[in-house]
Amino acid sequence: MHHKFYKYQGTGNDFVMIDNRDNTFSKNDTKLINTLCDRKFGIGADGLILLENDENADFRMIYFNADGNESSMCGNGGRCLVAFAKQLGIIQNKARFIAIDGEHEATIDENGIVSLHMKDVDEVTMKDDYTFLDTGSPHHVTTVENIADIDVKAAGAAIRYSDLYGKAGANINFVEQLETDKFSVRTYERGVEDETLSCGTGVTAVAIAMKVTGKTQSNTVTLVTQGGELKVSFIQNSDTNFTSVYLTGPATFVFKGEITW
Ligand SMILES: N[C@@H](CCC[C@H](N)C(=O)O)C(=O)O
Repeated sequence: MHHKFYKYQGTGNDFVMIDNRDNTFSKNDTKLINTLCDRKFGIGADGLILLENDENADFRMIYFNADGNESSMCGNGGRCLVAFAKQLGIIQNKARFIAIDGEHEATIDENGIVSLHMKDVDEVTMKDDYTFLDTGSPHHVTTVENIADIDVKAAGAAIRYSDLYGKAGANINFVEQLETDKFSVRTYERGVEDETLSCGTGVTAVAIAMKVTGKTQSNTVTLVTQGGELKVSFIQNSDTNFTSVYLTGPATFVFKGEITW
């Protein structure tokens, strides 16, 4: 089999994109997806995303982590998929698509900045040493000092595999406040089982967690990741109810090629 692929990155969170509107990609082949994402034996990426047809929307997003397994929502991947849909000529400057967590709307400007409407949040668990919430994917948020010195892979894995999250696990975010409405974030992603340079659902969770815990008073928060800056804005309706949640930042085409398997 042959297939064209496109490589995209959103603040350093990188993805193999495949136009699967003809349904010819072997999406149940976990080993194939894992190998395509492998940085030594394949193209190299944090995840692989299929763009498929949907009867009631511009397209459908199917997301796989680098381990080859289909997973929950990917915010940076969703932003990159909007840029990919524009490159394919499916959309112009706005999109409506279906992902595993439901319908999403997005806009893309002439500089490739994508603003993605994320799912509403109505449950936030606050503990003494962490906050947990689901922004399309499950996120553990913990504040730290000297974030640059954290061994994110080791510390993240210890929490991800702890009894707290059981077999399903969670993504683990470490946060340090930089200004009243600006935070530095480093994320351990399940399914990649390592630190990624940025995580869209992760920074969304961090922004909301920082608002809920009173670290910021702002409804627009800047998140500095290892791969660049993202903005999250929202409307807070009650202590733990957030709507109109938007994740905004760059989504960039890197290269394209062809795979044979
Ligand atoms: N990088 C993503 C999150 C991808 C999903 C995550 N690894 C999981 O399985 O929960 C993002 O940008 O949101």
